[in-house]
Amino acid sequence: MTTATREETLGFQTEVKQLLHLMINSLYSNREIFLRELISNAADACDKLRYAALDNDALYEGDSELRVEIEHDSDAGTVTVRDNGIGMSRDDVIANLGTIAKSGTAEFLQQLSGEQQKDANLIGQFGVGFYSSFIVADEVTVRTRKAGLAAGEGVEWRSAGEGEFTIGELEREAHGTEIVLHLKEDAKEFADDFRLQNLVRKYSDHIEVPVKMPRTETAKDDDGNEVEGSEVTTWETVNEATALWVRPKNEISDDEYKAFYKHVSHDFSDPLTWSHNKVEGKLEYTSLLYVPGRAPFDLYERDGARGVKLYVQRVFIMDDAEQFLPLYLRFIKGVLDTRDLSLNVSREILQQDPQVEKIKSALTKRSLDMLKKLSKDAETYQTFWNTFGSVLKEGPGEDPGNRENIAGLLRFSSTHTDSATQDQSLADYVERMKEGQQKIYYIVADGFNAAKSSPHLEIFRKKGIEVLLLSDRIDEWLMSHLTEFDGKSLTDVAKGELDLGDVEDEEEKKAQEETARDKEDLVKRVQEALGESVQEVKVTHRLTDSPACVVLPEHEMGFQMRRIMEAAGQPLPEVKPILELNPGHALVNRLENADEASFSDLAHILLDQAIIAEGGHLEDPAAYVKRLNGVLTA
Ligand SMILES: Nc1ncnc2c1ncn2[C@@H]1O[C@H](COP(=O)(O)OP(=O)(O)OP(=O)(O)O)[C@@H](O)[C@H]1O
Repeated sequence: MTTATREETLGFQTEVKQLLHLMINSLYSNREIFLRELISNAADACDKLRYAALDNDALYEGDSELRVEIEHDSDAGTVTVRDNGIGMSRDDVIANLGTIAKSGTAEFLQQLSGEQQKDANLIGQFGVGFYSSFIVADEVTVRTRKAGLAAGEGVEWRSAGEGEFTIGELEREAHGTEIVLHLKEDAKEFADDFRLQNLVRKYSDHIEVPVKMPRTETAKDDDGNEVEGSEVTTWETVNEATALWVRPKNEISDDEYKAFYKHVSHDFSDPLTWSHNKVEGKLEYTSLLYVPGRAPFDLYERDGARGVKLYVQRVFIMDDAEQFLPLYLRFIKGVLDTRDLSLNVSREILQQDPQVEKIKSALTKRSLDMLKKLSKDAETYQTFWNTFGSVLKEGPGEDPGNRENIAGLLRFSSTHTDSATQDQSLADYVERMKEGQQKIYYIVADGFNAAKSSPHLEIFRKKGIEVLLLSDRIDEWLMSHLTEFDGKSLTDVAKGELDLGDVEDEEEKKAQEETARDKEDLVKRVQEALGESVQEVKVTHRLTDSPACVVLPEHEMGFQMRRIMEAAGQPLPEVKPILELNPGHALVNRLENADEASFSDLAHILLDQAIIAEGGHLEDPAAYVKRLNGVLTA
């Protein structure tokens, strides 16, 4: 075998070193996945060559039968995975096998704790790819040459996975990549025909590229003895080698769907569900979409990988084609194979092609249908919701055309259960609405407990009217786009006039008006005492237990959104709250009878308390404490 020349030793990027160390420890019980990862990469490399050769079939260099080969040598304790795909140049090798280019990697690595099970899960989310070789090997050799480069531009890369790698030049006739794993003592079991074949079938049946293994036959003489020198080796295809999505649905088992998901997504765990569709007619495409069981580590990274694997007439075109699904469905993984695009389509062309918009809208509908179906299984849907719910909440804002469909998929906490688990649908709410109730009520606060204990809920609890309890960062934004469901408007109980519709009868309304007239003087005095701090003072009938609450005008940005914007450095014009007083409360009575000296202090205390109950921050907390202490010691 040719040996490498002009060798050079380089260090791994720090992140790679950390990942290798943690991965080797935590993935020990999953170690067979190394083969899946290497075959996956080899098959991708074949796909890439087929794509590149569309424009230039000289790249095949006379060898257009793309394949992956797996061999072992049990004496030497090695397993070799070889492909005749695109191969790598020296620069490619250094970039791909020495660094990790995913954004958010450093943050991700910080989350790893050294606890085996927990880390295995996290690393699974991250995807380990080529580096998983080091779970079973104490030395890995990669020989590769990029298709189209001269034979002298081959590269050999070697590493023991301990901080550095050696890279040298190699004369290599064949394009493509060969990876030789020198198995660790306790991983020698993998240098076995039967074991390897089983693993290939388990993980790589659905890959279109054939995965071949050698079979050697020796002629026998009349006495049954092997004839020396008569060995003939044939390469047998071990996997099914047809693209899974091309096969008829009823011939594909759940296990095959799951295995294919792992290939497409680089996830270790099973998907929650999938939807496989062949469409003919105006649009012609096959899609196989999956809902993962857990979130990828970069779900909230701006440039995190998302989108489907795109094929045009079975030819792989690109990974992560994000143009076919809206952002709020970025957790969906899968494959799209279409006849409606040309083979030389690029990311730029995708952005302008009108067919893409049509397919996107079809795939969006399919994804939403898939989620609707999933929602029939409450337990699995809850897993989905807990993992991706806050992403789906971006939907009504991003995709007004599907607003009602998305709204049907949303789940909330509510006073119906008073539990932090978001498991109540809007349809459930509507079904439980009281006679005469016309609106769907909700409250937004910084945290679940703040929402649940908000004074604004007092009247609702008293009358048995359900209120949705919202406390995710995105909730107020969501509600600003979701104004209606099933013909009923959604109303923030902490904004504008309280209108309980026909749940309140005429008598109650009259009594309220009377109280308001009775307290006109008090309201005026409080308004004067608080001056610029409030927009208005009113008598309220929202409250039963609390003395006061603050309310915002109906179209004003809510407190939660204001706090988020301000925290993000976005200055907002000041908005003054409306203070509402509970005329039946002892403190309000005390205020009414207070002398001039303590009236102002008490009024301020009521306002400040109402702000605190809302989860708000006081501008001058010390002044509040001083006033309160003054009243307590009086
Ligand atoms: N057999 C191969 N032929 C050509 N390029 C390869 C091969 N194996 C790996 N590579 C290159 O190395 C890169 C890194 O591989 P690695 O398996 O670490 O990550 P990945 O496959 O990109 O992503 P993931 O972490 O999701 O598996 C690949 O993206 C590819 O460019």
